[in-house]
Amino acid sequence: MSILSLQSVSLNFPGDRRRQDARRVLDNLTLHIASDEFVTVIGRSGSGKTSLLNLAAGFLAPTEGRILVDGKEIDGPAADRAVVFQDDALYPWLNARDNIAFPLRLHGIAKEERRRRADGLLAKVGLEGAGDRNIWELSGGMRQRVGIARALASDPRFLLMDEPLGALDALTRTRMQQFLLKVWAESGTGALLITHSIDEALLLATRVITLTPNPGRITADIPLSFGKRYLAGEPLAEIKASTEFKRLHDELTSLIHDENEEEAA
Ligand SMILES: Nc1ncnc2c1ncn2[C@@H]1O[C@H](COP(=O)(O)OP(=O)(O)OP(=O)(O)O)[C@@H](O)[C@H]1O
Repeated sequence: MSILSLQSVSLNFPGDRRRQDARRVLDNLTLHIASDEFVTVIGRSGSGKTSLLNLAAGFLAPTEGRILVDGKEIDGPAADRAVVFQDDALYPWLNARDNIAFPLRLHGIAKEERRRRADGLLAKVGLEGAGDRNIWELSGGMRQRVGIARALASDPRFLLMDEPLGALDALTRTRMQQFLLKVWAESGTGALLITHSIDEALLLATRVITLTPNPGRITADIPLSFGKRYLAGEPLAEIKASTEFKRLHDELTSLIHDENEEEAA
């Protein structure tokens, strides 16, 4: 079991150079994510969700506070934290298999072994047989699967995902949610997922976190079990119609759409 920890983390972005002020985007965030958790983050646009993910990935350094993996402070991006973006960011000049094998190449793994592992990952994401296909021949959902397989190739402890399903149509998105849950359950990799969809945040997570802006602060941290029920085969419609789901949906809606805040923003 691994733990990704943000301890009293704040982030400022430089403001107007003439006024020499700085803008506080995240304020005093403390968050611990274990590698058996699926944590979703929701919040209004500008509440700092992507900044939070960029900090966890090591793309940004905190202004204050510390970020640790298993007690060791991170000093930038590393293979233990893989990132998946909304834009799949695949290499169009490589086929599906070679996209997945790319990080393995960086790790100095021999060609045959790379191919074997990439084919295993293709099977894991339900794309066996698609290894030779060009990226532009794949649908949006398939491309995101290749992106997730590529992220899993370096055997990360945490999968950090910024709206990975945001560009997909509703039906594909629902299928991909189920797929993501399965991959997470089978891989033993901790997940941190940013989403604008309250339904998605509730369905996938073992914990949902809400961020409110100006500056971004954690306002709720709620344990959930809808994903487990979904994985166990309970129909989606039944889960969404349950009193508990509706109650939490309303609670999260009011948390992230605070009228007073809307005026202040
Ligand atoms: N590089 C940067 N320099 C200055 N300000 C930035 C920078 N990146 C983000 N910001 C500001 O920080 C705040 C938080 O941005 P962030 O992208 O983290 O929010 P978000 O919740 O992910 O938003 P969205 O839901 O729209 O993607 C915003 O006000 C944004 O304008």
